[in-house]
Amino acid sequence: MRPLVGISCCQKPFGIFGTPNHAASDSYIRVVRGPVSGTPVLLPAAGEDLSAELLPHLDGLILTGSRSNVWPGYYDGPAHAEGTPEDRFRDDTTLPLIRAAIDHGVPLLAICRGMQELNVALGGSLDQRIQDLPGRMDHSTPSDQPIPKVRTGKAHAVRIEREGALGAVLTPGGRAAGRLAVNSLHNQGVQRLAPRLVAEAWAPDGTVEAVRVDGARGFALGVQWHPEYDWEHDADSRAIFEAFGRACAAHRAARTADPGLAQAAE
Ligand SMILES: N[C@@H](CCC(=O)NCCCC(=O)O)C(=O)O
Repeated sequence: MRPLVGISCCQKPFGIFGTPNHAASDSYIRVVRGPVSGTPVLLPAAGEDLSAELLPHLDGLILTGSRSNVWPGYYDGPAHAEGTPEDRFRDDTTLPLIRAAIDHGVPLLAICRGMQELNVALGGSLDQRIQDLPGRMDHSTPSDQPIPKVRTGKAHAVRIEREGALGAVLTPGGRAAGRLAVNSLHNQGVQRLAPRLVAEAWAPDGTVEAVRVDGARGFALGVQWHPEYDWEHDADSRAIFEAFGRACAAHRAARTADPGLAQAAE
């Protein structure tokens, strides 16, 4: 049996009546079926803490990217500018889920918004428009490029801490180089790093681009870029998901060998 990998959904209005739906990009389904070698399980943006009900049955957790942004009230930040998309239902579900997954050693891979959620869940804060800050780059989705190029194209390099948890899962070439070329589709970023997080990659303007959870029992990484868009062509993107998949498989083996482990997560 493949490991069950939870994928966070966003709550989005669909259809002519704009009724709420729960959605995640097909990119996450495909990467879980591919290099992660798992079974994807969509986790609804239910607006409540479902961790006790979900975690005993999950072997990994992917916090997905999204155009929406973490509610500033969760990090005592200023209200968003008018029109900035938010998704409180998602925040109210993912923030406690992240903390519980870390506490119970469920492997966790946080991507873009997901890394921002990880930082806020553990007590950090966010800058809301990096491009408006002095000396900082514009990390947002370029409007002058076709979407496929934006997602699989490379926007800038990131410097990697070779001896860190991310460096350990990259290809030998990626680790030796100590740098990766990545895509970039975000306005927000780490302002105050959460106490338990350790930065492991940086953009040329100092923006934190990857973090690990210090002292985590299992795989617990966040990346600000989107490796799920180019893993079929990019060996280092694929290596991240393969390492996450190995961690999920190990968690499943332990969970199924010791049912008590599952109960402990309740
Ligand atoms: N909204 C946040 C997080 C950005 C993010 O997750 N981008 C993914 C966009 C998904 C897509 O358009 O394909 C921010 O702006 O920092």
